[in-house]
Amino acid sequence: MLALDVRNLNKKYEHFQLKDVSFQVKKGYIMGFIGANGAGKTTTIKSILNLTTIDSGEISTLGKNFIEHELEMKQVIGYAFGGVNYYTRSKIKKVTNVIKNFYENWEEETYYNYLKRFNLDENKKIAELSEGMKVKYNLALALSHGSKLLILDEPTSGLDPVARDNLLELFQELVEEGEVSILFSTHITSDLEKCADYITYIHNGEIINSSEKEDFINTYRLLSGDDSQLAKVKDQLISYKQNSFGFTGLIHDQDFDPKSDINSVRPNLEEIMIYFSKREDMYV
Ligand SMILES: Nc1ncnc2c1ncn2[C@@H]1O[C@H](COP(=O)(O)OP(=O)(O)OP(=O)(O)O)[C@@H](O)[C@H]1O
Repeated sequence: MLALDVRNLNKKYEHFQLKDVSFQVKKGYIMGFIGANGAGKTTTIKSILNLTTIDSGEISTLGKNFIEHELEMKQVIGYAFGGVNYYTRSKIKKVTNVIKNFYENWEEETYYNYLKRFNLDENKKIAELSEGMKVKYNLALALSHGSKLLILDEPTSGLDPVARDNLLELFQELVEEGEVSILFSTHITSDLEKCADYITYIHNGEIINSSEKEDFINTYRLLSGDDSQLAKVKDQLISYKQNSFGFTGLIHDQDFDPKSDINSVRPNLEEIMIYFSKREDMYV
């Protein structure tokens, strides 16, 4: 079953548009949603959750059309955009007492376990929390009402490396049983290398690739060589950089001749993003 099915989503702002965005998240897996600043990650996530109107497209969550079953779906979807930034003069305790009333399946014990795990003191006021603590508090709320699908926008930004690593471990624990699925956006690609099963890459409002992580990386090759070798592959490269030693460039695996004498390695996610961004700089 699909936990999330986004089909042909279109949404236009004055200077930006999502163009036919489609991707799927399988039940029980972690999908990393990557893209540079302004690529359209937050707009896609807001569109999925009907927090902004879309021009066209269809969104299904946990097998049901989201808009037709919005209230029911919001009970079983945990979502978080960065940290909590409301009721800032109230204590955590008070804010939770308001929020938990929205959820039929609020799990008090789970919630207290997360407060403990995240080292959050419920007597602290929201305004007294660091940015990372606000993110953790938001996650504690999202995780405490029996969510089957977590949609998290940049959940790791603002967290220190240790807290990030702990959170990634928690994500893996959550999907282990196969009941919970996670979509999380980030531009910290190393987080995804650690824990995502699938990757969806958005660039300028368009999905460039959405596939299982290994397949995603295997779609590309990073080449390096001298100027005469560059001349042979230049037209096939997604983009390239030149320096005094020669060039490095990204190519689709299918466009690369494995018998060629050009040195080739598997790129990492960051390199893939960098060379796609460079493509615009080269051809505008
Ligand atoms: N309400 C809005 N009205 C007009 N344009 C908007 C609006 N919200 C976002 N945009 C534009 O849409 C584009 C995509 O923004 P979005 O926030 O979806 O990107 P993102 O991938 O989440 O970026 P980041 O990693 O920086 O958070 C940007 O150019 C932004 O300026």
